[in-house]
Amino acid sequence: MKFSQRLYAKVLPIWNRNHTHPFVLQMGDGTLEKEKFRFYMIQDYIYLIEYAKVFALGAVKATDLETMGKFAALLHSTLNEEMELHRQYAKRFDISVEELEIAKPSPTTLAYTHYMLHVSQNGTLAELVSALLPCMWSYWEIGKELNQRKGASDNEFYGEWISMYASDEFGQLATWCIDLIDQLAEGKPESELEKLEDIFLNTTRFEYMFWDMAYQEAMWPTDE
Ligand SMILES: Cc1ncc(C[n+]2csc(CCO)c2C)c(N)n1
Repeated sequence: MKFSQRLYAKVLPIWNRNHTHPFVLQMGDGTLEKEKFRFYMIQDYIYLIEYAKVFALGAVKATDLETMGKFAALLHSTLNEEMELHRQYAKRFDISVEELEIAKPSPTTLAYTHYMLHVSQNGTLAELVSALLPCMWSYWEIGKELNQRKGASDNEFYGEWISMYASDEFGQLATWCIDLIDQLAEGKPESELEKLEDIFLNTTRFEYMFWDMAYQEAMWPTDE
């Protein structure tokens, strides 16, 4: 069994919960309140800035030029394609550039990004890839699932989001990451594989928490 199949089996119950989370379901049928999506977009913009740094660290830790180039390309596409979609969405949802720039991370955004950066800075390349993979893989799964629902990808608000993550282009990125973890896991002792599995499980949990945080619009418990 490929290591990625073992990871998939480990987190499948959480991924099933992602697919039935009200935030995801309501994006699919177009009933999601705009205010909730607005909250998500702002937090996700902060998330992407930190996530892009994980790709930069991937380029630092890569041991061959091809992998290094791929991480550099991913860094570029996050800053210029994925964040561009967010900037376009922000305009449509009346979020000013200033609002995006001064936004502060929620507890979940802060915990998730700090955990990913901690693993990426202190761990091996395999650990870094285990931390970033749920982000790519779970979004691809959600994109494909929502794209099958009638009319979902034509929705005037959430359609572009769905089309982007369901696209073949995005699928190729996710597949590249899945193949990379399989390569990096090859020949590793069971103790190291368990560590990779734990990291993958933790960022999978954070992905679920991110949907929940957005649905609840959960910020810090006090205003100070
Ligand atoms: C919380 C959260 N998790 C995953 C993604 C998806 N995503 C973030 S960076 C990246 C790689 C390619 O740019 C992908 C797929 C997101 N936007 N927000």
